[in-house]
Amino acid sequence: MAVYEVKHPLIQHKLGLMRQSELSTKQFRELSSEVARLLTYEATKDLETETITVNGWAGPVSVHQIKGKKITVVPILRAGLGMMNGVLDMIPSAKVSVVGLYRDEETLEPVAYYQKFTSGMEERIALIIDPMLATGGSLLATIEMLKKSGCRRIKGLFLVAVPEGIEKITAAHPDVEIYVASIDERLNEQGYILPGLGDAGDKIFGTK
Ligand SMILES: O=P(O)(O)OC[C@H]1O[C@H](OP(=O)(O)OP(=O)(O)O)[C@H](O)[C@@H]1O
Ligand SMILES: O=c1cc[nH]c(=O)[nH]1
Ligand SMILES: [Mg+2]
Repeated sequence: MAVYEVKHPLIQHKLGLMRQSELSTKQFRELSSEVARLLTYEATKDLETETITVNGWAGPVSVHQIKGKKITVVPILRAGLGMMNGVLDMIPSAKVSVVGLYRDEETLEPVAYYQKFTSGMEERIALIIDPMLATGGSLLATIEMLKKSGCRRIKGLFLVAVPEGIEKITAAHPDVEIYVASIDERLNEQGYILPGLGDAGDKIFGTK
């Protein structure tokens, strides 16, 4: 499985700002979107293009356009919505397929409560978005839902991950690509990433 920790200075700077405890909901939301935009740029670098001819100002001109498979963005509710505007800024025509999952606070197991996929999943590249990849349970459940729907090409975009979550996905789904702004150190006893960002859903939605 390909795991890309995207160490671009803009990403590192923005993620550094996100780690500050005093951020407002507005600031955290804006930074989530901005980092998501940059991760999307990186995660789409291998999309195939084809050459077409258009009418330019001085006559016909050859240009590139993205070929074939279309993209569906897959936010994992709730916190994944915090990255969606950034991704859609870059891929405005992408269809959105939503997965609703929350992590049981005691068992840390994902609990599924919603699924609504767009049509033609077999033909699409799925870009899963979620700020946190912790135990990996939520991502694993999402990948299984996507594969069941026929989706064959899956990438995941995360702000922060930990090695044990990444390893869980690597072992089960070596074909899935992961793009992450930072691979952090470890999980604490409650399953939160250290140093991490805290509870990303609460920060994006302003809940406690
Ligand atoms: O890798 P895991 O151990 O599964 O943890 C990661 C999940 O936990 C968070 O969601 P949460 O359950 O807090 O739901 P929320 O987005 O509704 O707040 C996060 O946004 C991921 O979806
Ligand atoms: O650190 C973590 C882990 C899971 N979910 C979060 O919101 N934060
Ligand atoms: Mg949460």
